[in-house]
Amino acid sequence: MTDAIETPAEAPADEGRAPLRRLWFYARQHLPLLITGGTLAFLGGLIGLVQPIVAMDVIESLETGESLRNPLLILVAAVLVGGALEAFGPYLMQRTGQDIVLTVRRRLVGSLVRLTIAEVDRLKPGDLVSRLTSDTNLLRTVASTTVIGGTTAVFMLLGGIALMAWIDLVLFGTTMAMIVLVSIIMTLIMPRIRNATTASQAALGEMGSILERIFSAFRTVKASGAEDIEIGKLDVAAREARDKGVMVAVWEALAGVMAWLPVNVAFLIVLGVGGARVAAGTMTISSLIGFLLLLFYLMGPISSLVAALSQLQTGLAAIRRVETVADLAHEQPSNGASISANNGPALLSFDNVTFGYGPGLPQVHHGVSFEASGTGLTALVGPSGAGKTTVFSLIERFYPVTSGEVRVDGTRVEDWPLAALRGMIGYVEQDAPVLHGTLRENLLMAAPDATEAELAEIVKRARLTELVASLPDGLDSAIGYRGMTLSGGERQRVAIARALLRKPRLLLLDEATSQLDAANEAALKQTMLDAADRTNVIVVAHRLSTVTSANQIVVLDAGRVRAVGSHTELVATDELYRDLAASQLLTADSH
Ligand SMILES: Nc1ncnc2c1ncn2[C@@H]1O[C@H](COP(=O)(O)OP(=O)(O)OP(=O)(O)O)[C@@H](O)[C@H]1O
Repeated sequence: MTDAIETPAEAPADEGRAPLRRLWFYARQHLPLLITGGTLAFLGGLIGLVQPIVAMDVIESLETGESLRNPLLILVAAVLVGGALEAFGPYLMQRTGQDIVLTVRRRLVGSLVRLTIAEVDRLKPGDLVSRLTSDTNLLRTVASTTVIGGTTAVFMLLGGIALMAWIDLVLFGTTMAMIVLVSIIMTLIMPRIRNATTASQAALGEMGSILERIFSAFRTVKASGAEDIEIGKLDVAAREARDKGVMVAVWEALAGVMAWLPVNVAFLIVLGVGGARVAAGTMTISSLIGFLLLLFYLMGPISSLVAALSQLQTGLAAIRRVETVADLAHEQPSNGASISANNGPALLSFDNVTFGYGPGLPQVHHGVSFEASGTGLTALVGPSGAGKTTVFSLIERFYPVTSGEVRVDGTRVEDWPLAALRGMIGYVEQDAPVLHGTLRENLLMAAPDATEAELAEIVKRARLTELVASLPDGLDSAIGYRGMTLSGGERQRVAIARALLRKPRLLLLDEATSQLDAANEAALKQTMLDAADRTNVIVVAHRLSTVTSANQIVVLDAGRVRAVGSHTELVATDELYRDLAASQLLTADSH
């Protein structure tokens, strides 16, 4: 079982302490509620003890003929208060558990959405989702069982032990030996519960990853007839989750019996040794009976403590999976600089930029330099894999450059506050992702404050008027998972409209490589040229009609800029461009 973030096997054995601190960090924030809930549950139990005592009183009153009024009133009050406490205590604990889960989830959501693109490139989204849903859910009962159950049990245990020592030191020594034995066994069993839980949760995460993989390419899976293969993979992960879940149950059961057994052995030894001491006159019979009763009494807190420790292991396993997300690389929202931007077209420059996607991966840019300023269209062209889309990723600061500088308005992108930098850029990706939801939600995503009038204007400019009119609820129509109810060309125009609504000072457009019909093609081109009249538009061009309309063309080849010029100039001077124009660009422009 592989885990994108870490495998349980990779976790060092002594890693348990940091998760414990983190678990405590979350529980601590809700301590007053936890203590109140625990106290109420405890008082509820105490009132339960009052009832038989008062009931005995009632029976005695029946015999003596005394008035039943007072004991009956006490009994009724005890029932009411006891019932209220019994209900309210556990309710409060459950609520606190939910509050803790909410705190953890909020932190995790903030963490997930701010991960760097480089981290998400290597992670499995399905597994991340399971960390947010399934792992956090494991923490619901942990806090109340472990914190309240565990601490109450420790106090009861210490009290019982102190009383034992007071009654008889020899028997106390025997009992303590057994308690030490239980402790040693527990230190061996507990990490196994934790590891089995981690493995079980990792398997659940794997199921999430497989499902996410299937749904993200659902048509391909079906068209390839790969349903059975994928079901098989899901089945393996489901079995793994089940098997490891059963292992958790096995170790927990073992922990239970291993706590029970030594205490019972202690009972027999105490009976034997104590009996002999009573016979020898070194111990009174009442002390022996008291000691044996205490031993029985201790069974309760010991099994509570074992349950609390088992639950703690589950919580530690969950918190480790949750917290690894917090430990991943996150985007820094702002570098603190305050930059006053104007509203005109942004000035973009690349100066000797080198870049690779990561250690061990080949360099993609080997010193890219070019400039684009003012309104107009700059087309980036080059063979597949030349590094054109990567240019956009560096402008958006999705990845840091290795050396050289990417500047917007003369300021390095690293020095811009991230929100301000991205706020002035409209980015249309090649596959023009559209999210599940309504058309309106999709358009307003990047500009939630846009007015109805602005929305209507953009719909017109992006040539979406006909589409909106044809949808049953217009802009409020749902457009399916990843916009699957739209055509490729419509998705492109929705993505462009979304980017334009942001009133970008720099529009980055990664042209689709797929063929579009003539009407869509013309609509897209017109929208792009409209935008270029108002702002600085950079387009990764795959169509000849786009490059021939461009004010300047930058030819990228194997991570270097090999030529810059107009279509006519480049056809005359650059061999690669001539080839591209004659083959790839021309082919894509065959309409
Ligand atoms: N996220 C990534 N992680 C690692 N390598 C990547 C990543 N994205 C792209 N690459 C690699 O970087 C190189 C340049 O990719 P890029 O997408 O910039 O090329 P491109 O010129 O836009 O190609 P195309 O015209 O086919 O879209 C390619 O070799 C690609 O495999």
